[in-house]
Amino acid sequence: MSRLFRIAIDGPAASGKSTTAKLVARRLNFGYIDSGAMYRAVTLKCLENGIDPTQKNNDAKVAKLASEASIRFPRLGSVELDGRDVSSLIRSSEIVRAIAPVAANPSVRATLAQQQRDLASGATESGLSSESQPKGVVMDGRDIGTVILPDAELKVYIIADARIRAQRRFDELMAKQGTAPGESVDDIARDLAARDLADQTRKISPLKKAEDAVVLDTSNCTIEEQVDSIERLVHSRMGSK
Ligand SMILES: Nc1ncnc2c1ncn2[C@@H]1O[C@H](COP(=O)(O)OP(=O)(O)O)[C@@H](O)[C@H]1O
Ligand SMILES: Nc1ccn([C@H]2C[C@H](O)[C@@H](COP(=O)(O)OP(=O)(O)O)O2)c(=O)n1
Repeated sequence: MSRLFRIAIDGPAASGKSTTAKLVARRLNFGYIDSGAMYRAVTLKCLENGIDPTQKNNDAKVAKLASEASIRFPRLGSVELDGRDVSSLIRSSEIVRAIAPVAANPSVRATLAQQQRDLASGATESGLSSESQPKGVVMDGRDIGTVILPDAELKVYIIADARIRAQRRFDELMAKQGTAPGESVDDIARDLAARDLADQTRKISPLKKAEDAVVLDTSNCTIEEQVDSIERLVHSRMGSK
């Protein structure tokens, strides 16, 4: 089997990674692996089993649940935990509040890193969301270009102004719920800032730009423009291989 073309997309919360990654995958018929969804799914599994990851003495229990979790991406943008579709459940604010210690747990990271590399190499074919055998994969997260796929064919680091990111998340919640969310744009901005800080300062696999990543600032871009930029980069790198 020839090696897949791997696109690593990293960046802070709500910068546009998953929206862009999903659309790039659809256009190029690549698989899409949402690594953040894997951390969210493990957090959900903990909460559903009565284990609060924010309690320090629960680290070993969190690691055990992560090792027992079966996480799959059966279709583009959908996530299954232990055979059940959890695509919506993992987006709640309860998950966001409990996720930092899950993401900072070295055993959890080791478990998910192995699964992410297997998915990106095509070793776990059922996990890829592209319909026919894909030529490549897009994976987004925080440490994809730096730790998970350090030799990815293309690395993109997506950023956007903090206020714009908070407004976009607010609009997204409003569209989903059909009414203004319980949180204001300011509340969301605070949550994003706290999560970025936790992601950038944790000891293991912190969020940072890989030296060879292309920076894409989406503050003043349309979604279409973001996707076009990445598609152009893929074509130029595929052509020059
Ligand atoms: N260029 C853009 N213009 C407007 N909204 C955008 C743009 N890029 C992304 N969004 C919206 O911003 C929100 C956050 O994007 P998302 O892809 O979920 O970010 P991330 O995966 O980085 O957390 C989503 O509602 C998405 O539709
Ligand atoms: N590769 C990754 C992906 C996500 N994480 C952690 C850190 C993030 O705050 C959470 C949630 O990630 P996700 O990409 O779903 O979050 P946002 O869509 O940006 O709100 O998971 C991580 O530590 N490493």
